[in-house]
Amino acid sequence: MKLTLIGNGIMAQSLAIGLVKNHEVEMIGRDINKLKLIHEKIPQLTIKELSDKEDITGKNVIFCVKPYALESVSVRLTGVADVLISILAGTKLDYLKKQIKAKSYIRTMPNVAASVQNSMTTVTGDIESKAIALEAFSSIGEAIWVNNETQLDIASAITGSGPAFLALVAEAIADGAVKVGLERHLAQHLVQGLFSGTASILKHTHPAVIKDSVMSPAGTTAAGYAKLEEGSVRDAFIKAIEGSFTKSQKIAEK
Ligand SMILES: NC(=O)C1=CN([C@@H]2O[C@H](COP(=O)(O)OP(=O)(O)OC[C@H]3O[C@@H](n4cnc5c(N)ncnc54)[C@H](OP(=O)(O)O)[C@@H]3O)[C@@H](O)[C@H]2O)C=CC1
Ligand SMILES: O=C(O)[C@@H]1CCC=N1
Repeated sequence: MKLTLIGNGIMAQSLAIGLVKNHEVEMIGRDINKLKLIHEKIPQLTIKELSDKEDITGKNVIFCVKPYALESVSVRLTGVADVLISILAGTKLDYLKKQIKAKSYIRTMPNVAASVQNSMTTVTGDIESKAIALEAFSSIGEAIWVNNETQLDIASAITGSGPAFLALVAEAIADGAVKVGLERHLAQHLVQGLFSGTASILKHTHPAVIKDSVMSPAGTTAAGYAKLEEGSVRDAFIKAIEGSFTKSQKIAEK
């Protein structure tokens, strides 16, 4: 399958690294010098400078610019794409349909782990392009079809924004270890192992069961856990997901 990425930022590059393994991939961006540098890193890519009348007729486009740049890029596109796949947070299918002409439309939410082919991606939109979209995004990790755009916006809070939320946890745990005397490099290494080990268990065990299996009566975990509850960490994470989802809905309101 031939795919055209429009945009050449963090996500476009992350997607490209995985997609080139199984697809013919073209990347279109406004800055040819940036594209040349990307081409040095990913030589299988075809690169193209965005023209003022960029013809997308017959292409499978993956649209990878920031939501605020949608209009300034879409005015430069002509023709009718076969499928328009957007990775833009919040931006609704109805709005995309007004901005870019295509035979069918898909919204997806990959995450930054696409760069290591381990993205958890959600997908929704026109059913006729479901197979193409799932096939493309399966090559950069796991791709899951969700029923509607509300579900996609909630999923975006978990998997799109989630790496930043978990990175905060990782950094804070290391900071705590440094505070009580561990060297930074060792704290960092331990946190890496903690995340990968816990992720392996989480695949087949409910979080509450993991917590109960670790927490001994009057033990060290219970003492640390109580501090998390004092700091309203659970409440903060619930609000983080809600805040992120609400922001997606606000992006949609333009
Ligand atoms: N970062 C993440 O973890 C995730 C991001 N997303 C979504 O992915 C999209 C891209 O995000 P990300 O890759 O992080 O952003 P970046 O800022 O890294 O990339 C944005 C790209 O858009 C291009 N661009 C911006 N304005 C224009 C313009 N007026 N004309 C032409 N090109 C333009 C930029 O070009 P140039 O390089 O020349 O500036 C750049 O290539 C966003 O919509 C975001 O919601 C989705 C999932 C996860
Ligand atoms: O912060 C953002 O808007 C994008 C969407 C998900 C991750 N980054």
